[in-house]
Formats: sequence, structure tokens, C-alpha cells
Amino acid sequence: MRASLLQIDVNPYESVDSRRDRVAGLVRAQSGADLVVLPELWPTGAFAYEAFEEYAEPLDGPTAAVLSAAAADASVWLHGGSVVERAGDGTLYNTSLVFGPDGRLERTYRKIHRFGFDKGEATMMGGGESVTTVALPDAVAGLATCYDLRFPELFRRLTDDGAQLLVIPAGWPARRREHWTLLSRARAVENQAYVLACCSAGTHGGVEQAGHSQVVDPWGEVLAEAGEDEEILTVDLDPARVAKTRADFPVLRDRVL
Ligand SMILES: NC(=O)CC(=O)C(=O)O
Repeated sequence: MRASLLQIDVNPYESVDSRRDRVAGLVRAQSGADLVVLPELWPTGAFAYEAFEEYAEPLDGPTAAVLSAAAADASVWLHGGSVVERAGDGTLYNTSLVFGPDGRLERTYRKIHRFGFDKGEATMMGGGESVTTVALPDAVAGLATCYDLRFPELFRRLTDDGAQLLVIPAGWPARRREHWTLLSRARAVENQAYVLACCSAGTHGGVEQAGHSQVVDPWGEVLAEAGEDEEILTVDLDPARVAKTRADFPVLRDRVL
């Protein structure tokens, strides 16, 4: 199973419209992959709070349309990162979109843990309530977004629900890069699952992004790690390694609580 993580530069010198077109072109170029992953809130950047209202969109909005067409053209499963969703009642959510290779929207996931400590996302957005997995042809993927990474109980729930890959789009700040890479590895080790952690690059809303997207295997080895600039990571995964790791070192079986 081949996965491509697109670590997108979210600098505000590029308009949202032109970034959508550029990202769609990058997705189309990944036609050899089985799964393509984009970062959190890549159209605006995760810390561009002032742009959330302006660019909020319904689940069939302009970003979804562009991503759906790109997934179908490349014939790939596409985790389209997240967008600012405006729900029917006007509430905003940080919502991930997963498309099948025919361009159909197969799954959405509203970020459960909102970042900001009484400001920013934490006050502007509603929190998701559903622990969400999606069955890909070769593996079950568990969905989480950025700040969710700090909450191991979510990942244990995803593992209990059958997740073999943990897919985590993010707009993680560079000043906490060590936490980003450390926690991504920790979630892989403790759940004996692949972690596909896809961050953005660049600076927006005054926040430099961590980059350093990475793919970690179920033993905690980093199979690939990006640098700080826009970059594409392409990695071959073997979903059978998840069951093998869990059988060879059956720590999950020894859970007491
Ligand atoms: N931006 C986030 O969602 C999470 C974050 O910044 C963190 O440090 O955690």
C-alpha cells in the first residue's frame, strides 16, 4: 500500500483559490499512490482565525468539489486534510474529508479536541463527537486531527475500532515540533499501528508551521520524515505488519483497564 503525504506550504502570499488549484494538481500527480493525505485546514492555514468565517464552507463546498475531482482523476483514496465546515445551523467545525477513488465523499470527521485554551479554535468552533474510522481496501484508517494527537484515549478507541493506520493531518506550530514528532511516534508504539502524520509548512497567522510530516511504522520506526518546507513523502506500507507486530509482541492483549 503506497501512501503519499503532501506537506503543503500555507503561506498567505497565495490565495485560497490558487492554493486549491495547486493542491489539486499535486493530488493528480500522485496517481501511483493508494492513499494521499493533506494537512489540517490547508486552504487557509490552521491559525488564520480571522479567515475562518470568510472561508467556512458546507461539506459540498468549493474545497470538497476540487478534492473530489482530483481524487477521481488520480484514482486514489484522498484524505483531504480538513476544512472549516459551516454546518446547517451555522456552527463551524474543523472537519476532515475522505474521498474514494471515484471521487465520492466516503467519510467526514469533526475534530474532537479543539485547540486554543479559551480562545481561537476552542471558542470559534464546535467539537466533534464521533470516533471515526474508514475501511480502505487494504487497511482500516482511524481519523484524528492535530491537537487530538495529545489525547491517547482517542487513539485507543480508534484501535479498539479496528484502526491499523492512524491518519493525522495537522497545522502544528514549529515551536512545539518536538511534541509533534514525539507524540506521533508514541501513538504508533502504544497502538502498534502505522501513523501517517501530515503537517503543513510555511507561516500564517504569525505561526511558523512544524513541517516534519512523518510516517511511523507499528514498531515506532520512522519510515520517512519531511523537512521544514513543502515536500511530498511517499512511503510503501505493509498493513500485515500491524497484525504481525501485535502478535509478536502482544502488549495490547495485556491491557487491564
Ligand atoms: N494546533 C493544534 O491543534 C495543536 C497544537 O498546537 C498543540 O501544540 O497541541
